Amino acid sequence: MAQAQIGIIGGSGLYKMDALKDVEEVRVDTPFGSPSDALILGTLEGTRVAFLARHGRNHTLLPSELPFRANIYAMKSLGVEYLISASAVGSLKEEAKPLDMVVPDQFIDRTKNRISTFFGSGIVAHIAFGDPVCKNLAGVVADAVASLELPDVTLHRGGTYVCMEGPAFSTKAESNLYRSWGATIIGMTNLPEAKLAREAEIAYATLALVTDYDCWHPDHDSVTVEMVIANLQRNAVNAQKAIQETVGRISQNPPASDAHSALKYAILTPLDKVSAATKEKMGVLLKKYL
Ligand SMILES: CSC[C@H]1O[C@H](OP(=O)(O)O)[C@H](O)[C@@H]1O
Ligand SMILES: Nc1ncnc2[nH]cnc12
Repeated sequence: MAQAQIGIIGGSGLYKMDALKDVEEVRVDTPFGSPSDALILGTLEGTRVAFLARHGRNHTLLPSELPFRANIYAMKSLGVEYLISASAVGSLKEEAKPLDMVVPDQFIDRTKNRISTFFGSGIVAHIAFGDPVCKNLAGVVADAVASLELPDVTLHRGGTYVCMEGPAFSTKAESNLYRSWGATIIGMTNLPEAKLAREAEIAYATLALVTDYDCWHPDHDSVTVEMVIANLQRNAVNAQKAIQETVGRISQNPPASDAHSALKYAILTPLDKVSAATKEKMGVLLKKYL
C-alpha cells in the first residue's frame, strides 16, 4: 500500500490542499469501516503526506457521524507517524479573535456519542492522556505559524479546546460555563481524534483556526455557519501555508514523541489471551507488540 509519514486532517472549510504534487487518491477499507472520504496522497515539501477531509469533501458528515476510528486506522495503515488536524473553532476568550490561530495543549470532553477507543472485544488498554497533544509536534506547528509572520493573525501557544457534541452550537449558559472553566476555544471534533491517534501511537497536534466568538460575547453576533465559513475562507490560504511550513519542518527534523510508544505499558490483557479475531481486527495497531 502507498505510504505517507505525515497525515493532515482538514476540517470545516479545508477540503483540499492546493500545494500537493503527484497526487494519488486512495480508498482505504479498515476493520472499523470506511474513512470519511478517500485519502489524498501527495508530495508536499518533498515528503509524502496523506490528506483527509474530516467531514468528506462535500461536507456530508455531522461531527457525531464521523468515522473517527476508520480515519485514524487508515492513517496508521499508510504509515503515518505525525498527524496535524486543522480545525475551525469558536473563541471563548476576548484575546483569541476571529482569524487568529491557536495551538491547544489541553482538551475538555463534552461529547456524548463518540466511540473513542480501538480497544474492547477482549483486549483492555488505558493510554496516558494527561498531555493529550504531542508537545513537540505542537511546538513545531506553533513555530511554523510564527515563522510566517501572517498579517492580522495572532498565534496563541497553548490553550484548552472544549469538544462538544453538536451539531447545534452552545447556549449562552454553556458558553459562559466553559469560559468560567478557563477554556480557550470550542469545537466538535478534535478530542476523539486525539485519543484514537494516541492509541494508534501517532503524534497528534491541532492547528485551530478561530472563526467566531461563539455566543458569549456581548459585542459580537452569535456564531452561525455563514460566519464560520466566511472567516475560514479568509483564512484557508494561511492555514495551508502553515501546514506546508509545518510539514517541511517535520521532514527536516522529525520531532521525538512519547505518542510513538504510547501502548508500551498501556495494554493490561496478556496478548496470548487475546483472540485471533481481535488480534486481526487490531491489525496495524498491535503489529509492533505481537
Ligand atoms: C461549520 S461550524 C461547526 C463545525 O466546524 C468545526 O469542524 P472541524 O473541527 O472539522 O473544523 C466544528 O468542530 C464543527 O464540526
Ligand atoms: N462556536 C463554535 N462552537 C463549536 N464548534 C465551532 N466551530 C467553529 N465555531 C464553533
